[in-house]
Formats: sequence, structure tokens, C-alpha cells
Amino acid sequence: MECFRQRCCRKNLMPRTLDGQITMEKTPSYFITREAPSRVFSMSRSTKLIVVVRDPVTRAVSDYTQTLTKNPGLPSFQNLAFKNSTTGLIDTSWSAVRIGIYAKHLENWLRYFPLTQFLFVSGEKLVTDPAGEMGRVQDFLGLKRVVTNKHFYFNQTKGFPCLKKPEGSSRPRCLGKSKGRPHPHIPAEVLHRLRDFYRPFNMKFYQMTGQDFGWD
Ligand SMILES: Nc1ncnc2c1ncn2[C@@H]1O[C@H](COP(=O)(O)OS(=O)(=O)O)[C@@H](OP(=O)(O)O)[C@H]1O
Repeated sequence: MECFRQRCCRKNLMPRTLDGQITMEKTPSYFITREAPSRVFSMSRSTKLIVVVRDPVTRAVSDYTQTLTKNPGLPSFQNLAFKNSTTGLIDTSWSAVRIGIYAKHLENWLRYFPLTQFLFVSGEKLVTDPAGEMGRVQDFLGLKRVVTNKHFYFNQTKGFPCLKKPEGSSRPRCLGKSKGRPHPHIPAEVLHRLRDFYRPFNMKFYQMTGQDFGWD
């Protein structure tokens, strides 16, 4: 997710940012797009960058779940995740696996932007403590802490936090059906191998960001 303080790159699509306003642009795929850092940099080098990351193993399963919904005939998760199921060699060309190698993607961004211009939000804390993570976001953007605990409640049916009263509405609102879906069962051994695969990349990511996301 990118916050554009001046004018966005897609000048025709985005309105001008006036004094006292900030413009937010949210495109998850920018984080993993090779050309994105140089393009954002050439637009504005003072852009603040917010990256929401979750355990790459859960992320891969979530990604698979999403694709499975669109294409129910998809091969099994393990079929796609392994190049060779006997040796357990992981297929890093599968996007669901590749996206979770956060350290590699961040390296690409750090060639253009200093770490101080990034905020890394924990996807796990966003669920367990949405107000806490939103507090960090507001501080990072230099905003008053307007969104607080009182804006959220835990919806038992959804199994996730929801907004008590979104702006312009008097009714509570949860994220849509495609967010927070149950994941298919993946054999423990498969998850274990994937966890082993990600461990060194996660460690590197913790080191680069100075944040331990607790994924192990
Ligand atoms: N409050 C709340 N409600 C529902 N879901 C929540 C919430 N907070 C975080 N999540 C997690 O967000 C996951 C989906 O986010 P995505 O990264 O796929 O979203 S995006 O399309 O890339 O913007 C989604 O992943 P899945 O559980 O795999 O569906 C959720 O776990």
C-alpha cells in the first residue's frame, strides 16, 4: 500500500492532493513488482510506504484458497507448492510461494527508499488488535489518532474484527465474503516443509525491518 503525498503516478486517474490532504493508493502487487520502486521514486521520493505482511505460509494457503474459488479444478496445494514431492523442493515460480519471500521484495524497494519511509503492519495483529495497528498507521502518517478501539468490535459469526459504524453509515460493517474464508485442509507435513523453506527468508526480513513478526 502506498501513500502518495503529492500527486499520484496515474495523473489522469487520481485527483490532485490539496494542502492538508494525503492521498492513499493501495495496490498489493506493487510490493512484488520489479519496476514499482523506481516508478514510485520518480513520482515522489518522499512517498511513505505501508506494507501489510502476514505469515507467508498462511499467506500462500490464503492465496491458494482465493484461486481455488475461481478455479475449482485447480491441482492440490502440494502439487503446486513442490517441484518434486519426494525431495520436497519448493517451486518458487508459483506466485503463492514467491510473494511470501518478503526479504527479496523488500531488497528491491530499499534500493530506492530508506527504511524510515516504510511502515510494516502485522497482518496477524491487524486481526487480534486492529486499533493498535491502526494507531501505528496513523502515527506513521502524522495523523491524529482518530481511529481507536471504540471503532471496532469482534464479530463472532465472521470470526474477525469489524467496524462498529463506518463513515456515512449507521450500521456495522465487516469485510466481504472473500476476506476471512475458511482454508482447505493442507497436510501438516506440507506446511512443515514450507515453514522450513521460509524460515531463513523470514529471519532476513526481521533483520531488515528490525521487527520480529513471530512467524516461527
Ligand atoms: N477484519 C478482518 N476481516 C476479514 N479478514 C481479515 C480481517 N483482518 C484481516 N483479515 C485477513 O485479510 C485477508 C485477506 O486480505 P488480502 O490480503 O487477501 O486482501 S487484498 O485483497 O490483498 O487487499 C484474509 O485472509 P483469509 O483468511 O485467507 O481470507 C483475512 O485473514
